[in-house]
This record gives sequence, C-alpha cells and structure tokens, in this order.
Amino acid sequence: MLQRDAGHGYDALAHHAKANHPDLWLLFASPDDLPLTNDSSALKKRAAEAALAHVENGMRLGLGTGSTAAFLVSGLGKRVAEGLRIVCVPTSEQTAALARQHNVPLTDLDRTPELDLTIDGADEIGPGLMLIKGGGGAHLREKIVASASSRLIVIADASKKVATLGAFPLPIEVVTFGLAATEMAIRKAAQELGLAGSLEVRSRDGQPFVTDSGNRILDASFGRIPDPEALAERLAAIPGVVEHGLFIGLADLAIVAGEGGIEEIDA
Ligand SMILES: O=C(CO)[C@H](O)[C@H](O)COP(=O)(O)O
Repeated sequence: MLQRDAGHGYDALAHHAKANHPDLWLLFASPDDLPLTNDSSALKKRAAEAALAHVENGMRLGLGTGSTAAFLVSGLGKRVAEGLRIVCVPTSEQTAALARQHNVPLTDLDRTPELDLTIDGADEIGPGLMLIKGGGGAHLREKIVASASSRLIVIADASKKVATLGAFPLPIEVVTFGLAATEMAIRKAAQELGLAGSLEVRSRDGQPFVTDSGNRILDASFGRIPDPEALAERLAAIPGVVEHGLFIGLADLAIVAGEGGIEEIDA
C-alpha cells in the first residue's frame, strides 16, 4: 500500500523510508536535501509553500506527518530563522525530529492544549473534505492534534483528490491485545455495510509496525467506501480499535497542487 507513490526522488525515498527504514528517513529527513526529481514531490512542496501563507506570528501550530508535511516543516524553519514566532505540536516522533533539525520551536498538547492551526497531509481527499490518513501510521496523534486545533488545512498533490474514498487502504490503529478478535469485529462491521476485502497487519522489516503510541496498524482494503460516516461510526464502536484513518468534519481547507496550479477547496 505504501507503493502508491513509488517513483523516484524524495517522494519515493520518503515512502520507502517511512515504511522500512525509520533511521534512513531521519537521516534524509530534510526534503531540501534532495532534488525534486519527481512531479508529485514538486507539487507537494508547492502545496506546503502555499499553506505557509496561512501561518501568522504568535500562532500555536500542529505539524502533520509525511513527505508533504516535511516540506512544511522545512519551510517553517526558514521563516523561524527570519523571525517568525510560533510554537508547534508535532504529530509524530518523525516530525518532532525534523522540526528540531530545522530549529522549529516545539511544545506539546499538555503545555499547549489549544492550537490555532494544524497543517497536515493526507492519503486521500474526498468530497466534503473527508480524508483517509495514516499512510505514515501517525493518524492517532494527527487526529488528536487536529481536534485540538481551531482549523485544519490539508496539503497535497492533486493525485490525492478522489471522487470516492477507499482506493488507499484504510489504516486502523488497534491494540495488540485481542488483535484477532478485533480484526474479526472490523470484518463483521464492514460486511454489514456491504464492504469486503482484506485486512493486513502492517509490517516493517518483516516485523509488525509499531506506532508511536505502541499499537499496531491494520490496513483495510475495502475498496470504494460509499458511506465513510457509517464506517467511521462502526469502527469507533469496536473496543480494540484505537483510531481509524477516516477524518470526517475535521478539515477546513484543502490546498491541492496540480500541474495547472493551486486549488483551494473549502469545507
Ligand atoms: O496521514 C499521514 C501520516 O500518518 C500522511 O499525512 C499521509 O500518509 C500523506 O503522506 P505524504 O504526504 O507522504 O504523501
């Protein structure tokens, strides 16, 4: 599922590193270190730069996770060096490390429980700014941070815009206890909504992928999800599910960069 962006340059490296080599990801964590040899990474950078226009002095910001958010973090680093005053809550250890590398001031939700704005990437942007997130396995913290923010701006290249969610496997963070029973409950809930498909425990280097909060990810390939709200409700009711990657009613604006320029989509 992480082969969606398989190609060349930063984008491909970021996806490969995210999934397989967290240390490599950190080593090359600055997108500025690498040439933009891939169209989608150039577009991701453009979307991130357009989002910087929404950042004002004194803001408390949430920082997303992923290759698009990485461009945002490096851009913020430049503006901080020029005098921008902000404090930021990272949505992953990966983003925290990148922010430190760029001298972006960090805080956390315990010290700063209310944020002005979160800017984050997405795996899919559907109608009504419903999103699939979690390709990087960070959607639990991403959702907590987005929910603590007055506004969420999603940044993406145009390939992320879809008519119906579901081509990207839906990441579902689950606790390890009772994993098989949770998997069965998810399957049953999906079937009752007319959805079927495979559920795979995400792995990295042949080992189960462990999230920043110590949980596992199940990637659900249900195909088209005609009623994301109904699925979100059913998944949220399953005790072993910590958080699913459907973001509904959270995004206020999407900044989508395509070959024809920047498109801004309001909720
Ligand atoms: O949800 C996410 C991480 O959990 C990312 O925002 C999503 O995977 C998009 O990543 P990228 O910007 O690398 O395409």
